[in-house]
Amino acid sequence: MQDLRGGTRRSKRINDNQEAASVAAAATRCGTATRGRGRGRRAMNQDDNAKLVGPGTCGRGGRGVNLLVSPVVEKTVERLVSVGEEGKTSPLPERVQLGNSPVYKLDRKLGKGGFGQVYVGRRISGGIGSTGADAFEVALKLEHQNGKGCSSGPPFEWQVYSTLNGRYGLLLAHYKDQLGGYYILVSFFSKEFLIHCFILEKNT
Ligand SMILES: Nc1ncnc2c1ncn2[C@@H]1O[C@H](COP(=O)(O)OP(=O)(O)OP(=O)(O)O)[C@@H](O)[C@H]1O
Repeated sequence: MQDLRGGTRRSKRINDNQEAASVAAAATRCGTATRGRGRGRRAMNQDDNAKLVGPGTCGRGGRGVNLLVSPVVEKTVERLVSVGEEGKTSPLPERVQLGNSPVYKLDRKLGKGGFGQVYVGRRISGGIGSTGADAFEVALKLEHQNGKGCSSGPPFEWQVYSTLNGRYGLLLAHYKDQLGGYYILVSFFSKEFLIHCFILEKNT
């Protein structure tokens, strides 16, 4: 029992829970292999990826199992390019440039509303200033073209911005356009807005 847990822990170290389950199951089936730490038994070579571990792994008397040791896949980059949350299959664009706007890279997610998702857009090229559309961080609101708010064209919110943009109380919209299956609105990234939303959420 002691070593059964040890085996699972070893497998967790290579970051594969499924594999951990199969290793644990295999070890349980093998019986004797679970006792002792390798005395008289061949150790599993974890570096040898995609190798069939044949008879002998389970120790003396064990019949052995054909256990596929699959390669360890490292998750290195943050997975921003995800599938649209409403079950649509358009991946979110990694970079956004609308018209002659600067190029923004999708960064962390700020939130999700009734119709779309909002991300921080980090300016990676274009733009000479550091305010307005040239700010280093903007808010990018993405609504899928097949989403519920876009059945008859661009989101209604866009009309509001067209009419009232710049009025007191409205976040300043810089650009809006379609890209990669999404309606995208580039607007002022407001940290105060985030705090406001947080307080509202706490009090409701
Ligand atoms: N400009 C912004 N700056 C900072 N955070 C924002 C900004 N816009 C949206 N957010 C964050 O993203 C969340 C979702 O915004 P969103 O506009 O999609 O929600 P909403 O107000 O419910 O709109 P809708 O129902 O029209 O989709 C907000 O609750 C807020 O936390």
